[in-house]
Amino acid sequence: MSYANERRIAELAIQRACILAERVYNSQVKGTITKDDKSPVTIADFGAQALIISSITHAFPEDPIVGEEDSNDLRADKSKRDLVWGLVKDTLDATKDLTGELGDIKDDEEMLAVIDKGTHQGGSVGRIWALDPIDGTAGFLRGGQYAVCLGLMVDGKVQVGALGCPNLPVDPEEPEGKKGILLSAVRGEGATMRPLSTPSAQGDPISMSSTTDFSKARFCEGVETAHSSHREQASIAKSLGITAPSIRMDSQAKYASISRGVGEIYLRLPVSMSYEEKIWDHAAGSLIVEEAGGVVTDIYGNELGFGQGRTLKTNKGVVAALRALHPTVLKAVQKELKVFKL
Ligand SMILES: Nc1ncnc2c1ncn2[C@@H]1O[C@H](COP(=O)(O)O)[C@@H](O)[C@H]1OP(=O)(O)O
Ligand SMILES: [Mg+2]
Ligand SMILES: [Mg+2]
Ligand SMILES: [Mg+2]
Repeated sequence: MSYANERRIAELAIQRACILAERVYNSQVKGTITKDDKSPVTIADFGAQALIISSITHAFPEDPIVGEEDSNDLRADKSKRDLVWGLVKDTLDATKDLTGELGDIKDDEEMLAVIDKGTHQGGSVGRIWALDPIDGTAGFLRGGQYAVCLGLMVDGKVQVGALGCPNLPVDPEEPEGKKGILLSAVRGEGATMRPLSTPSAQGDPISMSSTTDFSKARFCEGVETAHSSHREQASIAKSLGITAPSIRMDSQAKYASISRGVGEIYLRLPVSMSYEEKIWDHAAGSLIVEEAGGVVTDIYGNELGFGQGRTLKTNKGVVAALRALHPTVLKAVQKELKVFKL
């Protein structure tokens, strides 16, 4: 089965959404709302979800979508809705060359309906897209890393993934140089990367760093201490003999980083055993890491189960590493957390 068309549409949809996200990132007006779970959502999250769902629906009308956001807050606040619609409309106008392949949204009512097409409950049967329109909203707000993330699952397994990372440098050797990369992967076909600014270019193959010496290895972790346990991650790094300081960044930019050799390990150790990771926070990034030569499991060593609904119900935490390092890293994680495979 070829997924060339799905990969292309996913890349272009992310490209268009990143243009919207960057407009908001560079503007004073973020329109931030605090959701019921206390996490922030901005006009960029709503706008990007509208643009990406509309793109998928245009290209693959039958496919269901599990998206992070819904339109309730916008329906309750006309000024916020107008702000998001203005943003979506401006982005559509500025990217007319993509309308043929990605379609259009005619008015604000249609935009709200499109956002709500992301309410699918997920599952293990057939094709289902998983969308995080802005991952790392906290990073987005503080001027750090964020990612626009889209994955296609087929019968509960991720087959296509694409990540837009507008704030990662194109050349990791030049951290202050040109920014914005787009990574994608199809299962069995490898992972590629290209600058976000070159829509029609073919991506270059990427692979993880081949460093197997822990004294030279680097590990990535999130910025938010409420999302993963820095203390335990530091203790594991020490037990492995890692001496370099952790590379901290928000969002699936961590998966993107290790996929292209910036860091060898990504640890996301649970802070609370009741939190269920969301499928949209891992679908694209985990496939890209696997296709770049890595292994991604939870702290039990189980593969991430994407076919069980909107969350990774049976998993806890994430351990991602170069294939050759993963067994040793997992052993260190399990020793630190005193967990045994269930
Ligand atoms: N308690 C938690 N544990 C792990 N991840 C969380 C927790 N609460 C929120 N998140 C998710 O972490 C992601 C950001 O990860 P990172 O810290 O690596 O940048 C967000 O998508 C956020 O989801 P959400 O925005 O749906 O609340
Ligand atoms: Mg997220
Ligand atoms: Mg999000
Ligand atoms: Mg969120």
